Amino acid sequence: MSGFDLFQAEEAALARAVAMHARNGEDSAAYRAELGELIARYTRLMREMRRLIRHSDRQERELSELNASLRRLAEQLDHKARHDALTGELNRAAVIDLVSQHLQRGPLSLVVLDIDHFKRINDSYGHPAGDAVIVELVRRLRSALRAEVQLGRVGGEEFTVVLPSLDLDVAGMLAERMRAAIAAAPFAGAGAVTASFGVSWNSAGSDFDHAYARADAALYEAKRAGRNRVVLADVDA
Ligand SMILES: Nc1nc2c(ncn2[C@@H]2O[C@H](COP(=O)(O)OP(=O)(O)OP(=O)(O)O)[C@@H](O)[C@H]2O)c(=O)[nH]1
Repeated sequence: MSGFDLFQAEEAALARAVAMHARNGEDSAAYRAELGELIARYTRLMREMRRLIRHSDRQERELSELNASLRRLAEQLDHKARHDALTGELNRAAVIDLVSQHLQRGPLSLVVLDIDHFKRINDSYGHPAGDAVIVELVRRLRSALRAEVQLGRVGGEEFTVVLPSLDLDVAGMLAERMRAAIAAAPFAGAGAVTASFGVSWNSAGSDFDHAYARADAALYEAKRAGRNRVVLADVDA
């Protein structure tokens, strides 16, 4: 390091005071002058030290505020990456993760549902009205489910409900309750809306694709049989 000494002036004042103190018989005016210089130097030193400490406190505060907002931003990004912007529910990638994790631990029922003739709704009332139907449909699904049940939008007008450890018949009853909640009353701005449901029960160790394909095949059956109904997939061997 180069030789700049932050306390050069104070060192000099201190050295003079020490020398003055060592000399006998010095007059009091000279003592006072050296003492005055020492007081001035140390006053300045303390002022500088306080300023530096305040500055570093402020920097520390700013740094921790910056850290907190970075953390918040990371959480928001993570939330965005895992949720559907229109409904606020899980998106497809998040559903796949969730189902895969649950299936490693135990059995799971999976409900897949799809709005019936949604293209007609869009064609008749317009895309924004179609979007409003999706939002209202999710509200009705939620009204039929306990708050902690996880639900995702896996396609434009296709949703899944993830029911870990639930038996097929109970999952089927829940699907029926959701179906009824949708069909119960017309949707504002779009009239009657129905949805078809497929439900699969999957043993621990199976994977998302398998669980989804079986529920989707049951959903296809529900569509073929006339829509607005729930079909259960055969229990996996
Ligand atoms: N408004 C809106 N429409 C969407 C969105 N995503 C997909 N769609 C529309 O959903 C419609 C799906 O149509 P289809 O796959 O033919 O199915 P469907 O008309 O619902 O008929 P079925 O499923 O056989 O009962 C298409 O018209 C898509 O444009 C969305 O986010 N908003």
